[in-house]
Amino acid sequence: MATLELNLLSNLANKHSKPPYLRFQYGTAGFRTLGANLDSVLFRVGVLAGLRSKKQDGKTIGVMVTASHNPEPDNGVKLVDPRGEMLEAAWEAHATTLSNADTTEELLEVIANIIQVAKIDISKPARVVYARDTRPSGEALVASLEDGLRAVGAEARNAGVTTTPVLHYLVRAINTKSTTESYGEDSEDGYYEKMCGAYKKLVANRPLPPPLIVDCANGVGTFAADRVKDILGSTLPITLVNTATTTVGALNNASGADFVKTSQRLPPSLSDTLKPGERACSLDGDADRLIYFYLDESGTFKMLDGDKIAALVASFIVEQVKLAGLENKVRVGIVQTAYANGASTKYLSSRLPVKCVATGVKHLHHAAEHYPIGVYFEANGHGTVLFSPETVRTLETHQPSTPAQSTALNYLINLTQLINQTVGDALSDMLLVEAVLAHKSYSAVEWDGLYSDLPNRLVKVVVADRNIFQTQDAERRLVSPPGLQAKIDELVRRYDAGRSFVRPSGTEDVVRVYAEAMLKPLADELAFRVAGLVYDETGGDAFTRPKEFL
Ligand SMILES: CC(=O)N[C@H]1[C@@H](OP(=O)(O)O)O[C@H](CO)[C@@H](O)[C@@H]1O
Ligand SMILES: [Mg+2]
Repeated sequence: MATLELNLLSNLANKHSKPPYLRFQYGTAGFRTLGANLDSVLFRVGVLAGLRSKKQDGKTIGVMVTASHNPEPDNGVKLVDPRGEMLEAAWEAHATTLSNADTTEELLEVIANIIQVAKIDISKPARVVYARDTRPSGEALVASLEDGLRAVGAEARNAGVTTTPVLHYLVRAINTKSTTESYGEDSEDGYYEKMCGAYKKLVANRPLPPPLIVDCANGVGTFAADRVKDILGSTLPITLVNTATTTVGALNNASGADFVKTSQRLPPSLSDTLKPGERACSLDGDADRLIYFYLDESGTFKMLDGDKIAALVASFIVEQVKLAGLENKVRVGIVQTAYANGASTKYLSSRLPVKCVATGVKHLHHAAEHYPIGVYFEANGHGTVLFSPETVRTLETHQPSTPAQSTALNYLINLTQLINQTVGDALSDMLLVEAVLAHKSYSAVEWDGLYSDLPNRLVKVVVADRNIFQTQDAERRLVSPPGLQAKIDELVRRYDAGRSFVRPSGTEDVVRVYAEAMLKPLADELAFRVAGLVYDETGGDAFTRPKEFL
């Protein structure tokens, strides 16, 4: 460890000792737990980010401090790799080991081991950019992170309080600065100007849309949405709601994309103001998820989730690819998870190749990279569109033979500028949806009419050990506990359009049960029957059995 200052490292590590009774795990969403328990984790993530950067020859690594849609007292942290993508899987294991070293001595050993195993040349420079959301615990956690960065001698850039997708963008922009692959100016303003500039070009000469209501979940998305609103001015009239970023307890409370998707209802703050037919959308606590919704003529709540966004966007892109004369060169594909509504899968797969992968953005992202244009969305509103480097080259060099081809080609090029290709961004996705609605002259009602969702229900089951649940076929079937899948199949057969699957959550200590069926009460019934099966099969005790389980 020649160029690491071991004294500095251990002195700083002593300031951030690990609570002995806690175990941590770097999961789908990085580390995530009560903010009050994360001091040692943040320090160590600082060290790890520095090592990761050294491993990448001094390329800038990102660190985002957020717990997204979780309750306000929670916090979390995740690392971002040089191209703006999620941390490489092998390093997730290093992160977990590092976070669980009980003493400073053990921590130094683990660090030495990572350096050896990952073959890190520690004489290389380390560069890290970091940001946090609006959580009250964020400031202190960033200070712990900064100590970790100092301990490993990393050159650090504080991107302040901003959204997760901005941080991902910054990482890619910094690492491609002054290269032929430049991703844009490496500043928050640079990002919004790029995105809004592309939006303006896409909707030029289109009629002004009616105002859009944006629920900011009382989180950091408020600042991002405000910026977009300012830049776009009259091009897109926006009304922001749930913007109380400094009110204690307000973050994600009865607001935001997760609330809307999970409870399948309006944020209560909108119940007196939203008029039938008006379209509104909700961001989550770190503004990387987006759900649209509206009230139909009878005042019934209707949700336009990630699946509906994928359907809308993919059909527009396919149309433009054809109009540009590129249908034989540029294929469009879709990536979903098992949580995609069955009706969306049916609608999309009759038109395009559709791949189902395991839950978690990194799985979707990687699968989408295999298509020339890959559209991926989780049903909960997290997603984006990826244009392969070859597709980008094709768009740049293609010679259109008619004015119509040229127009479509320009739309596609502007889409590559509008869409965040490092990770899904609620704001970028929102402008994408708005651009497509403007082109198609669709209201929310017409968009919703692409297909009708099958009624569905998601239920959590608390079990003694969720690790006994093992799945296959992109998490759609259980292989363990043995025999349980056959019982689920037997139940599902009794329901018209029935589908149900069970998987362990990667972010919470629960097992999730999803079910859909032709009618809502039947989807609920199927979900609660399967939940009951899971509970009983795993030795759940009769006294604490939730009463809704059948
Ligand atoms: C059903 C569901 O919405 N699951 C979410 C949730 O994962 P679980 O592994 O189901 O806890 O959190 C992930 C990270 O934010 C997100 O990618 C995923 O879609
Ligand atoms: Mg989020």
